[in-house]
Amino acid sequence: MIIPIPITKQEILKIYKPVNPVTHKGIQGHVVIIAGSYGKIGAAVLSSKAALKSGCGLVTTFVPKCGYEILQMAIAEVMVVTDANSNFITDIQLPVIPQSIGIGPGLGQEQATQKAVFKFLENNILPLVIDADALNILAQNPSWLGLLPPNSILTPHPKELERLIGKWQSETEKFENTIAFSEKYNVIMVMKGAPTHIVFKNTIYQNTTGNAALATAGSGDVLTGIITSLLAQGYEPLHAAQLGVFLHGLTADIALPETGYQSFTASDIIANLGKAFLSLEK
Ligand SMILES: NC(=O)C1=CN([C@@H]2O[C@H](COP(=O)(O)OP(=O)(O)OC[C@H]3O[C@@H](n4cnc5c(N)ncnc54)[C@H](OP(=O)(O)O)[C@@H]3O)[C@@H](O)[C@H]2O)[C@@H](O)CC1
Ligand SMILES: Nc1ncnc2c1ncn2[C@@H]1O[C@H](COP(=O)(O)OP(=O)(O)O)[C@@H](O)[C@H]1O
Ligand SMILES: [Mg+2]
Repeated sequence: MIIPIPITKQEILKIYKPVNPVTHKGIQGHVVIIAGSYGKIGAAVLSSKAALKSGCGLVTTFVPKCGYEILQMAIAEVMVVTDANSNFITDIQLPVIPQSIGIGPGLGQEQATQKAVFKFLENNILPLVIDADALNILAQNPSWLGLLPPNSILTPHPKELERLIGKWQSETEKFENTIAFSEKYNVIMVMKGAPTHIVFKNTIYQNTTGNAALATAGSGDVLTGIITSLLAQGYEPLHAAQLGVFLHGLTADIALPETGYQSFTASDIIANLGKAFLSLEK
């Protein structure tokens, strides 16, 4: 069994880049979030807001038509582009060229959405974060994994991981199979859990922040937004994944004395991102 390397504050401070005083929104990075379906537009809202609150300059969110007003009303700062279809995504046409794309939260797995994901992957060369239903769609169509740009970041929870790599008999086997998967497809695996591990080539990193307050709807959707935002700001993919999971967990550690485990929600992750970033400035 390979011993994981802890993702500590000391390591994170080596990665963290303070914001340049003369930057502007045009160079802070443009994120595209492709997410949502009828009843799960909240996932697109959470990812998009988390991206904005993690330092990128612009966010454009691509949703089915039913998400248009919800997003425009929920987040004034986000630009919204819609699919031709009402309740789920069928054809991903982006009017902008962003620095990174997060795809999957709340997407659903309709046949037309699967085809749209295939067409998107066939043409895409931009850095990607792949989560939730985009992972489930890849698990159903493993030959499409070859279309991912090198060092794409995949963020499965344990069930999504199992759909991708198959069942495991032991923790050792889980890590061995995840390393083999990461090497085969040249991707970074963020194995979400308690704690979260990151697998990059044959190295395993273990996050040191976070607590059970994160066991709440939408907390993974928020992580997708955070990591996609860091990627857009020029962090290399492994660093975006490491800093992303560290900050995400830190918000729960910061909020816990006020919210307790029970009343912490995914929105509290977003609300505490500022304090998490500030703790890196000290
Ligand atoms: N507001 C919105 O719009 C929201 C929208 N959302 C969107 O919904 C879609 C479906 O996503 P999903 O993750 O809920 O469903 P799914 O992939 O079947 O996994 C569930 C099963 O996985 C397991 N499992 C999960 N975590 C585990 C762990 N830590 N440790 C161990 N097991 C774990 C567990 O399996 P069990 O243990 O029950 O066998 C559980 O039953 C997706 O698009 C997502 O983005 C959500 O984000 C919510 C907010
Ligand atoms: N007990 C726990 N301790 C630490 N982190 C947790 C715990 N439970 C869940 N998390 C974190 O919360 C997030 C859950 O992601 P996910 O299952 O995709 O949620 P959702 O799909 O509802 O957004 C992951 O980042 C995971 O590591
Ligand atoms: Mg999820």
